[in-house]
Amino acid sequence: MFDLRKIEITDNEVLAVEHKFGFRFNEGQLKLLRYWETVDVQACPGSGKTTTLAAKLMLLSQKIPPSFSQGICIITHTNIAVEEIKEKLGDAAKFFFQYPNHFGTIQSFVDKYLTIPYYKNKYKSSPKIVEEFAYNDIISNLYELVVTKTVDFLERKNVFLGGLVYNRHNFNISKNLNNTEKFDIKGLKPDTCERYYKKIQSAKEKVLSYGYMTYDEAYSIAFKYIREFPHVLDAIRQRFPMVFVDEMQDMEVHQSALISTLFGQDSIIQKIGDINQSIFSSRASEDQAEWKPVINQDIQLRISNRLSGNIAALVKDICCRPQEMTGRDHSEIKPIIFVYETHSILKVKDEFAKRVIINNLASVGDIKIIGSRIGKDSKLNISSYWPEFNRVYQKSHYKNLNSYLNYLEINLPSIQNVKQVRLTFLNCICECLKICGIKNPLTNFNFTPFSFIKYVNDVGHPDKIINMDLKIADWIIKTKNSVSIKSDFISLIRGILKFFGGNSCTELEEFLANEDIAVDEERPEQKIYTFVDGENSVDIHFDTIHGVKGETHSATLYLETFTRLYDVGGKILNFIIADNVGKEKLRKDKACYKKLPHAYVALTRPTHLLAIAVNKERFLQTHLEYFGEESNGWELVFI
Ligand SMILES: Nc1ncnc2c1ncn2[C@@H]1O[C@H](COP(=O)(O)OP(=O)(O)OP(=O)(O)O)[C@@H](O)[C@H]1O
Repeated sequence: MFDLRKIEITDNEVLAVEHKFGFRFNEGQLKLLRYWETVDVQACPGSGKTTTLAAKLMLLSQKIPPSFSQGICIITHTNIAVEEIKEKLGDAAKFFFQYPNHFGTIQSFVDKYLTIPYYKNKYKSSPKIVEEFAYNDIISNLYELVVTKTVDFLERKNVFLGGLVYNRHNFNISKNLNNTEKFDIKGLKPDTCERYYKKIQSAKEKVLSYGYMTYDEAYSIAFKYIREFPHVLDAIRQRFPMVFVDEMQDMEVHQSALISTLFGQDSIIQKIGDINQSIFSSRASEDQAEWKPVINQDIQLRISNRLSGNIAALVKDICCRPQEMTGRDHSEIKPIIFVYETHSILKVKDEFAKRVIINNLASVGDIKIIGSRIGKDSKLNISSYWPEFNRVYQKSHYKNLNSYLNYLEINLPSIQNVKQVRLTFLNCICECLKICGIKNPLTNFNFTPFSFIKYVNDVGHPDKIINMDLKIADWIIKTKNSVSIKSDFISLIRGILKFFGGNSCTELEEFLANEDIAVDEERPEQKIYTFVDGENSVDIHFDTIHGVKGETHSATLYLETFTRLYDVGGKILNFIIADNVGKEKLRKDKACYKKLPHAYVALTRPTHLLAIAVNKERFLQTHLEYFGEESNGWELVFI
């Protein structure tokens, strides 16, 4: 019988794969390619995690005989990772997308093998797994709930209905998926609390019976399935004797817990990741599982095929858990610290571009300028360095109420979807709030249609949304019949301003009264800055740090931005100049600890040139002394 653990890979087979990839595998990679037992692989940046996994799968697909009836399971955290591996696999990818194999995200695995089958069996229909905002809209608009006044009461007690989830442990309703306790309301007697719990339970049950659940709740259902029918585990383990998990560091608590529950002692499970590059979670940090790999010293990837030796040496400790990392050959180019003054910020990209040209790097690989914060606000963000940066395509923008209404009047006959009309009205409302300087009090950001609905549901009352939806329905009919809705809309705006305790302003009055039809041009995506210097030119991509995770560049400039604090000047430079004891202390500083993974991902992208930009106001004497000292390995450039 074919035994996965006994697969042998010959030198010639390795050679053939090396030929496809165009390079020789290093010792660590070769060991991993030939290892078929359960293992956690902690791998440093650029060590070839994705590449080695793809190579291993390629070899595996050639070894598995047609008679083998079991499947190989490959789980990633994101679809981007699926695509990346698929691309590297080339023709061999087909094999893993075919029955009985599974190749996809953890969410797709859970939905396909647990949540959907359980739901279909119980409710005899297919579920609709939706994101939190959509779920909140659905449950908040349930008419039955509104009349019970429960929502109203809960909101006064700061309990957000859309945030209450079936927990994964016992399917009680909790404030967090990972809790075991039922949610409670501070200051209420247990009996009264139980009464409200029952009402919410019946509402959530109804919503579930209509088919709706959040992505997180799909996991709670999966766990419920396993509790009620433990033999499902046998079936899954039997089907998938070998499992590969990529991006293990990004798995959240419930995802890691499910992976551990699903695959048992007899499964071969190889988890690959880098604990220091865990930047994915957009939620509170406690939801992020800290993957604690069980280190097998023999099977680790410690050589970066990306970073030059001097970059690797300088950045290897700028992380939460220092690890061994050896770079490729030594490069002559020292990493640079660009210290700019507020008035010279726009020159930063050009000075970086000049270095790219001097070092002939444009033809070597991508050139990127990256930072943590995007946005058009006054806080330091990527656009502060290049105002034309526009990460996403921006639709046309109507200059006043009349232009919005005119758009609707002209287009209404051809608009099929009421949602689109609602969105236009919501955009107009958000625009009015922005003009009056009214921001979301919870985040201090301008409202978007989504955050507006969520806030009004959360802090206000769902009745308000229902009333607004009724008005919108009425306006659609009126607009179709050429009856003006302008005054109705203006009174709605005044009501909303009152709700937020805000006042109108001259600019808003002009926006509401102006009769001209005027539309700002749509703004296409603008992510590439072209620097031209005489006969030389270089294209530089601007992006977020999230956006370049997993990428390799020939030159990377990491920009200082502001999110709660200045990342580079506020924390990272202090961390770089600290000795080992100082670094350990700084790792205990929560704010610093949180900034480290972003910095680490940013600093470990380039093969040749690494640069950091910081404002002179935050470049302290201690920084000057450290980075000015040649033997510390950096070049200091004032702009
Ligand atoms: N043995 C090798 N020799 C030369 N180049 C290699 C080797 N292994 C991988 N590479 C190259 O190194 C680069 C980084 O590889 P890969 O993207 O697989 O690393 P990674 O560990 O997934 O990166 P990250 O940590 O950023 O996610 C790629 O350009 C890849 O082609």
